Amino acid sequence: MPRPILQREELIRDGAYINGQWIREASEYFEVIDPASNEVIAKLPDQNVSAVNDAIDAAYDSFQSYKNTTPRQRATWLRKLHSLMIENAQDLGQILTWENGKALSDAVGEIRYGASYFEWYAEEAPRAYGAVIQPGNSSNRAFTLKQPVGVCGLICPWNFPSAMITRKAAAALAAGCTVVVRPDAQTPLSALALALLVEEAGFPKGAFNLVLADKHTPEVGLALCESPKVRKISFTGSTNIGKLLMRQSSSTMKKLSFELGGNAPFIVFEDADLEHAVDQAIASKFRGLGQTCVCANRVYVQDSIVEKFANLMADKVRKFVIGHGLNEDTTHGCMINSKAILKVEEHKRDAIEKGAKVVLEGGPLKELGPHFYSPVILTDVPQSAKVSKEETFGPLCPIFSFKTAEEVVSYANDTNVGLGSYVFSRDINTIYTVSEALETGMVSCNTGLFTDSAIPFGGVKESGFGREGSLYGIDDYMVIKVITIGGLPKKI
Ligand SMILES: NC(=O)c1ccc[n+]([C@@H]2O[C@H](COP(=O)([O-])OP(=O)(O)OC[C@H]3O[C@@H](n4cnc5c(N)ncnc54)[C@H](O)[C@@H]3O)[C@@H](O)[C@H]2O)c1
Ligand SMILES: O=CCCC(=O)O
Repeated sequence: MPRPILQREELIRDGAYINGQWIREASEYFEVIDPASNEVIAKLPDQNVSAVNDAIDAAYDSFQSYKNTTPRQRATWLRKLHSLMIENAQDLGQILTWENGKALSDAVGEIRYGASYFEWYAEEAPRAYGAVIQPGNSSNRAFTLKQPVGVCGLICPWNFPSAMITRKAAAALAAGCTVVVRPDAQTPLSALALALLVEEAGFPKGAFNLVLADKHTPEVGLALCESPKVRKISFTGSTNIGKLLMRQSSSTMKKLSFELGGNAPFIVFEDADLEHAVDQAIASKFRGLGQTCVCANRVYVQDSIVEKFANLMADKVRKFVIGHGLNEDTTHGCMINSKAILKVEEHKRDAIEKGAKVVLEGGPLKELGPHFYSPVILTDVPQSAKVSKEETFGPLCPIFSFKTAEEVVSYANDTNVGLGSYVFSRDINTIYTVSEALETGMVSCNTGLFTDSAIPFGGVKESGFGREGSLYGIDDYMVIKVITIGGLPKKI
C-alpha cells in the first residue's frame, strides 16, 4: 500500500514541536511502521531529557501569560482548532490509519470524535464558575475561584492516536493550562499533524508542545513526573505504567488523572432484543479489533440464549472484510503489533485448555501481513480462564453463561479494574438494579457504543481516577482557591 495521497502533504511532519518550533535534530531517531504493510513510514527524533526539559520550560514560560487569557479568547482558539480538524478530517484519518492500522472509516470517525472535544471545551471554558460562601465567622465572607493547575504532562497511547490527545489537551487548554504532550512512538504522526493545526489555530507559542520518544520514553516520563514546573500528569494506558507514573509523581505531589486498563463485562439477559444485542456486542467487542479500553472483554449471556447468541454473532462476524485500513472496502484493519497478537493467542489457548468451545476459530491471517488476525468466538468459557481476569485488548470474544442477575453481577465485579460495562435487557428494573451494582465508572445500557465528549469518561478501582470530557473534565485541570475577606461590620 503506497503512502496516502493527501490534500495537504504538510500534515505529515518529521520533527517534534517545542515552543512553536519544529525540531528535527537529535542524536538518535526511531522508525514508525505501517502495521499493515510492516513498512517503515517515518524516521523521527528520539528525544531525551534535555529536549523534554526545553518543552517543560517553554510550557512554563507560556503559562505565565496563557493563564491570564480570557476564557472567551481560549474558546476562540479551541473552536478554530475544531474547525481545522473537521476540514482536514480525510487527510488526518488517512495518516491515522497509516500508522495505527484501523479501517479508514473508523479513523475518520476518531478524528471527528477527537475534534468534538475542542468544540465541547470551547463551550465549557467560560463556564468554570466558583461559589460564594458564608463562613461560620459572621464577619467573614468567602468565595472560590477555579484556577488552572499549571503545566500539564499528557502521556498518550497508540489505540486512539488523535482522540486520546485531544480529550486531554482540549480540557487543559480551556482551563488555561499549557501542555507537554508525549504521543506513543508507534503512532506519533497523528499527534504531529494535530500540532500543525494547533499552530494554525493561533494558540500562543509554548502553549502546546509535543516531544517524541521511543527508547527514551522512561526517562522522558520520569522528567515529566519529577519536574516541579509540571503540576499535573494525565495518562492513558496500562494499569502497571499508571502505577509507575503515580509513584514517580509523588515527590512533587502532582495532580493526577489516570485512564487505565479495563475488563468490561457485556451482560445480555434473555429478555433483551437478541439481534440488537448481538449487533451491539460486535460493535463494542470488535471496535478497533478489540483494542479499546471499553471494548467488551467478557460477554455474559443468560444460559437460555447462549447458543443462539453465539451463532448469530459468528454469522455476522464472518462478513467482516479484514484488510489494509486504507482499502475502501475494509471494515476491520490490523492489530498494532505482534505482542498484541501473542496476548490474544495466549488467552484463546488458555480458555480452550480449560474447556471453552470454539464457535469461530479465527487466528492469524499471515497472507495479509504479520499483524492481521481474524476474530475468535468461544462459548462455555469457565470463570477460571485468564480472559475473565485480564484484558485481552484484541479480537477474542469469550462468551460465559449465567443464570441470575446476582450471579452475573458477582462475576462482573470479580476483577481489580472497573472502567466500562454493558447491560442489555428490556426490563427497566433489571437495567436499573444491575447498573447500580456494577463496579465500573461507566455503564452502557442497550447500546455498545456510548463514548461522547458530553459524557464523563473514567473508571474506578485500578482503572484509575479522574474524568475526561463532560462538565466534569475541566476540573481535572483546575484547582480551587478560596479567598476569605474578614473584618466586615455587623450585618445591616
Ligand atoms: N486505556 C486505554 O485506552 C489503553 C490504551 C493503550 C493500552 N492500554 C492497556 O495497556 C496494555 C498494553 O498496551 P501498551 O503496551 O501500549 O500500554 P503501556 O501502558 O505500556 O503504554 C501506554 C503508553 O505509555 C508509554 N509508557 C510506557 N512506559 C512509560 C514510562 N515509564 N514513562 C512514560 N510513558 C511510558 C508507552 O510508550 C505508551 O505510549 C493493553 O493491553 C491495555 O490493557 C489501555
Ligand atoms: O480506549 C479508550 C477510549 C475509548 C473511547 O473513548 O471511546
